[in-house]
Amino acid sequence: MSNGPLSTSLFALAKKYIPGGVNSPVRAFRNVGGEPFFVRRAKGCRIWDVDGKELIDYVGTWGPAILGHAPLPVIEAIHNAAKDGVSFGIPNPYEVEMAKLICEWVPGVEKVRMVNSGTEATMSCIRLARGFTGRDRIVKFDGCYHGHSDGLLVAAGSGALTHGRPDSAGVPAAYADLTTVLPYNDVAALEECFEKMGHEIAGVIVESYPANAGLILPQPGYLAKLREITQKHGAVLIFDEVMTGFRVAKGGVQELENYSPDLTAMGKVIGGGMPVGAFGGRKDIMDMLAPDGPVYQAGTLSGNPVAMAAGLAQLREMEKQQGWKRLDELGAIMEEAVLDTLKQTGRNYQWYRVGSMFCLFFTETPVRNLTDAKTSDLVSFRKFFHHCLDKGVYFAPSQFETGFISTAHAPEDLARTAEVVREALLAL
Ligand SMILES: Cc1ncc(COP(=O)(O)O)c(C=O)c1O
Ligand SMILES: N[C@H](C=O)CCC(=O)O
Repeated sequence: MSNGPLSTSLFALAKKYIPGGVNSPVRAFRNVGGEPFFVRRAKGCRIWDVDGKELIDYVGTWGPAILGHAPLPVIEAIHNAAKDGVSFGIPNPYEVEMAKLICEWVPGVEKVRMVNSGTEATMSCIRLARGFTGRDRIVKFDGCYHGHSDGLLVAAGSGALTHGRPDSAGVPAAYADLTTVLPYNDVAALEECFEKMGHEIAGVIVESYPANAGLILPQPGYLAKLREITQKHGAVLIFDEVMTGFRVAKGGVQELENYSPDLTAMGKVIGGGMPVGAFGGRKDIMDMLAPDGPVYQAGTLSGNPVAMAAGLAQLREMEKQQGWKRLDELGAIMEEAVLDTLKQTGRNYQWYRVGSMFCLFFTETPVRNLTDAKTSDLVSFRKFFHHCLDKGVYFAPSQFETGFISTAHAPEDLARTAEVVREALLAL
């Protein structure tokens, strides 16, 4: 799509003052070509760009907008909280309510601390795992993205993968060397790694359902194996539920799959669109944190009252609406339409979905890990993306991201989307 004049001039100005013109690389459209559009307004499942173009949105601010954009209960909660002050730097009642809710909803969390982003949440889990075990080595999986802290920007997914920089410059080799990368869904590789260096491993961090290289689901028994092997070797198992937490189920993947990790990183949905993150887990590990224990972690704006009020309103509204059931129904409607379209268009592309999260890989190879995901035909994806955008449907501007449905997507929106997807596939 060629953008309207306002987006075009804003991007020209942005590039002058902001590196690459964006505040997060995934927004730059580099992988699909063209330029990002600028958003004026978003409501429900729709966004409007500054030139007045209307789009059905499946990015949902990269996950947080589970009720759609600007849901009334969240907006009212933000107004009400802000009237009493936007930050105190002293404990406030909202953060206690949020902590209690998280501990009640997420099976593996007995105590929790709030932070301001998913990056801070995973970074703090790693420090805590190291402090608790007295070991240094971390294991992560190829294509999993855990934010942009140094030791986790190794073989990373999301924008790092999209832009061909899975290992970032600026990370000291001595530090990156403490991160061991394994292929996801490969039990033999996991066993070999623990056999060789189990005594050195502080923790294993995994996106509970990897969703930053497209959406990849665990093979039966894989999460059980992770739980068993970490327990056996005294390593801390960290589920990164920044994306899946409170989205695939009230209690995240750990509720769906019935495996509790030792620590959980959270974010996105719990902030109702405000900047937020959280990490929590076993009481004995969490009690290692300052001021009770020796592992330091802090934040000027952590537990911010406006962010807490927004997140609480969003979570309560989801519970009131039985939102997770609705999202699964909407996801099933979309799935049926896409599978039907693939059949009609003779494409054997790989479709994966869990509840409201989905990905269509432009490959005929089943996707179980990053190597499989990389067999995707990126040229066709790029054409598909732009066709959909032209016709008013916005998917993430990269094959290596996941789509999100919100409770504000009506069946008619999904039907219109299916029509556009069919046209786009036929036009390839
Ligand atoms: C699974 C996962 N972990 C961590 C992060 C980092 O979160 P944030 O962008 O809020 O720092 C993200 C998203 O960016 C994510 O998808
Ligand atoms: N895939 C990322 C998070 O889930 C995209 C968000 C970002 O990095 O801006």
